[in-house]
Amino acid sequence: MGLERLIEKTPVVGLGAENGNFHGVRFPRGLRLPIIARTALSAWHPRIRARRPCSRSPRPFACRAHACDETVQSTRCAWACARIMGLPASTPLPPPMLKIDPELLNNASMSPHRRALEQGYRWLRFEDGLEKQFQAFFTQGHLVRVRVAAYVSIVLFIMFVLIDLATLPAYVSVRTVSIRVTLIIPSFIIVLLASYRAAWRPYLGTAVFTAALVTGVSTVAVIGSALDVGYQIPYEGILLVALFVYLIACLEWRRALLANMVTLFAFVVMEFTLQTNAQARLYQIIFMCAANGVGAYGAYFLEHSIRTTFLVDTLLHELAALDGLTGLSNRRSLNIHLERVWRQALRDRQAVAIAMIDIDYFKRYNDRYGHARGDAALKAVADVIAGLARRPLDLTARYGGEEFAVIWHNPVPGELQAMGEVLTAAVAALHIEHLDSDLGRLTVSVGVAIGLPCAGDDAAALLRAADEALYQAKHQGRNQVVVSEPVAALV
Ligand SMILES: Nc1nc2c(ncn2[C@@H]2O[C@H](COP(=O)(O)OP(=O)(O)OP(=O)(O)O)[C@@H](O)[C@H]2O)c(=O)[nH]1
Repeated sequence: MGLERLIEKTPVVGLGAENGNFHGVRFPRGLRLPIIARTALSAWHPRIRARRPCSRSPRPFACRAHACDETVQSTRCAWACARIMGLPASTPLPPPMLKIDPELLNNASMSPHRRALEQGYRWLRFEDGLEKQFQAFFTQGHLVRVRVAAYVSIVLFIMFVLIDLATLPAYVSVRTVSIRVTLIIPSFIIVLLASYRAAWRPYLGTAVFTAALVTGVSTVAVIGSALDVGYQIPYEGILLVALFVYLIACLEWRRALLANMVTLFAFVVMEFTLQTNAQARLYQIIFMCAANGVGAYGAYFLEHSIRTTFLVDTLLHELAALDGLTGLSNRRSLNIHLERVWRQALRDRQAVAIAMIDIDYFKRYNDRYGHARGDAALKAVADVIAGLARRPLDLTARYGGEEFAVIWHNPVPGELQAMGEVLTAAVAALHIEHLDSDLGRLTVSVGVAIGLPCAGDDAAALLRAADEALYQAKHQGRNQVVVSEPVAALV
């Protein structure tokens, strides 16, 4: 079949289709074409060239391709087609090489992590808050590798010093050795110190960057200082330094690129100033540029994968620990956290309190207003409850259905009733209409239990006590707080 016929036979499904097809053109199933060919076909398609508006999306290329099983390619293609056809491309470029399971994205709540995965990070940069988190993840994750790289560098440069002393004439080695000993080796010692001292840790990235810069420029100085006295020493060391900085030093790509570009610039200047052999100069500069190209390419993909791992890791953690509707912790996380807080409180001889919260007459609410509004009400109540956890060891969770729980670590026993009442008042103040409830609006009942953990006790007794208090609050007429008797010795 000729190309024209193939193009004619491929049906148009609308620009920016959201229905699982390739943007612009539905390609025959199983037809595997490189992205460039798909882009070209999409752009050539007569009906696309006629700029027919999409039947589903009011703006061509405006839709997200999250439902598409070719998310990455199709969005990229939409972008490329838009460029070819002079249309605005409203879909940002997604990550260029790693395909993320759409299931994972669809199930995760909308967060900066999910947004970054959907929109991509071609320039290896996230939005501000997320970038900070990533930096912490990157530094922590590479601590051991940075240390190993620093140790290896120190050993290597001591070895180079010995080789210089053994093989170079004294008038050359005095220059090369002094550069290596006074500049390069100390810069790696500083990296080692920064990796070991907690107070210096925030500056570890800067220390590695400085060491990379110092090593690169100093190595150029080593070669130049030898050339200056008419002695040609192997220049391959500078290639090794470039690749080391890109791939082993655990530097972010941008910083590695910057350090190497400065080094490359210094190298080119040195070659034009001191190298008298024009052919050697040409080869050395070409090899240096090639090493930078290879290193920068490898380092880019390495960092891109690390960024993807960071995002996917966080999303998976979120999916396992959080409730999808409300964003509060799920019951599993609550149980794990309760055990932890209980052990901590046992060690510190401090109290733990649990509040169980249940929306009143929620079945009737669902029956009257529908499940969708029920979900929205659950979310609104959850947002109020989320404000109840103020200390690091406090936790708010969706216990199940329309029931929530709060863990308070070391609360003041006399304030529990008031804390519960603040919550009931805040939910009532949401003014969510509930005509089948006594107050005409949505309310909650709260049961609170407090206990001082004793050896042999378990946290389940506290949960049961809070549940009984909640039952009592319901029994007494709802929209109220009942604080139970302390489970063990009261604080
Ligand atoms: N919309 C929505 N409803 C839910 C969800 N989970 C549980 N429910 C509903 O919550 C209701 C709970 O009803 P019940 O346990 O009978 O309690 P209730 O009607 O609140 O009555 P009381 O607790 O005695 O005041 C049920 O109708 C469930 O279908 C959810 O995720 N979304």
